[in-house]
Amino acid sequence: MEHDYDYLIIGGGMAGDAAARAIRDAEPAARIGLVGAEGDPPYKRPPLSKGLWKGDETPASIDLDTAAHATLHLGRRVRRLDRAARRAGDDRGDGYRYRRLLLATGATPRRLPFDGDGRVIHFRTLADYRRLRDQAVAGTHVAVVGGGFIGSELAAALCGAGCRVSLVFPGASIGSGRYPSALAAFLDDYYRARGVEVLAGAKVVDGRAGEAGVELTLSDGRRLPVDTVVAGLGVTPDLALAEQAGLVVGDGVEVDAQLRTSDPAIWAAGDLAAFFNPALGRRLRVEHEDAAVGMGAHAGRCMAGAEEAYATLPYFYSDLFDLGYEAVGLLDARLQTVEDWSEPHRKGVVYYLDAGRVRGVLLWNVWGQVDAARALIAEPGPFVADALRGRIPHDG
Ligand SMILES: NC(=O)c1ccc[n+]([C@@H]2O[C@H](COP(=O)([O-])OP(=O)(O)OC[C@H]3O[C@@H](n4cnc5c(N)ncnc54)[C@H](O)[C@@H]3O)[C@@H](O)[C@H]2O)c1
Repeated sequence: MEHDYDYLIIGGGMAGDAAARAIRDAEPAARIGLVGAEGDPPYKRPPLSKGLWKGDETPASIDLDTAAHATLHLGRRVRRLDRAARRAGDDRGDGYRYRRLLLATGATPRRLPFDGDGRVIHFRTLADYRRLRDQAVAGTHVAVVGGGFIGSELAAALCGAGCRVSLVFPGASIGSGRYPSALAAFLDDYYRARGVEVLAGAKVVDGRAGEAGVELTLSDGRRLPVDTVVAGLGVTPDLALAEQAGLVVGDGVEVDAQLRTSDPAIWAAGDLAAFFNPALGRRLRVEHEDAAVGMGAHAGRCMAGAEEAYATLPYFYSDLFDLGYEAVGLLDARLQTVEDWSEPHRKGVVYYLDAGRVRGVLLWNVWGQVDAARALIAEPGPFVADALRGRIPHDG
């Protein structure tokens, strides 16, 4: 079947949804189509590793109701893009003509080199959440592989669901690489005190399914028999379509300030788009909800004729048991860090500096200071490390 749209959105994540809304606002009569690979309509992704486990959200409450703004074509992957004909073709033989196109295909989880007879869940989607929820009943022993965002959030969530949790990752500590080392070490202790077996410094290299579950082999030779395995090993941007279509691609699909790709009829937003951030002075690809929603909406407005420049700094947040934080800019522990604790590792601010400029701010159980952090990163400096302490108050 052939479809004809003014605006075609490829990708059914939060960026795609936000773009559909923005286009609908700007052009109420527009014909908008959205093709998504998942069977579920677009939904809020953060609750998959947070609110759905605490009962703050349900699968129904995270639905974004995108169908109110666009015609949805779900469970389909666009495989071919013919830029000259302005036509996309999906894996079920349908074709979509467009006037303007948004690429919002996101990213794909990295995979372990085995699948334990289909028992390993590489966690990314609502379908993955449903599978894990079915398997991770109270008392189940779950191996959580990866100590980044998904690993740290899911380990806490699964503990809350009454599971026995072993958290395995190659780094020195949970979130090392992002947090200063003392904070990362504090987190290891925090997780251990709540019953999580923290297995730092080890990769998972093999896994064999048995009758009862999966036996993992770690890089240090240890064996870990568990009932279920869930992995968060990072993601790689989904660039195949952009590459096939001959768009300019580096670390991601390269876009200009209006989020337009090297083809003037095609925009890109979300995990796969590499944009230049003026405050940080570099091209970035950001894999967080705030960027997906903000860039999706921005691209939608620009597709409908706006000429605004996208200059938003990365923002993200996380919940780890009863700890929580917000962060702005670059959280890279290789930068110089300045720690300012009012209560060590419970409440404080960490500043990340590079050549006298603030590049990132971690607001650890400090709320209401995101705008102050953004303003600080926009200041040219130079900053002296000690002068930063107290710069952002700990109580809003
Ligand atoms: N709060 C948030 O903003 C949030 C929450 C969840 C997910 N996300 C996003 O989802 C994406 C995926 O998250 P993620 O946690 O998978 O990525 P991540 O990059 O945060 O963490 C990847 C982890 O996997 C580990 N790892 C890699 N290979 C391994 C192996 N063989 N064995 C054991 N560990 C291994 C790494 O050392 C690291 O600890 C990211 O883009 C992230 O930004 C964000």
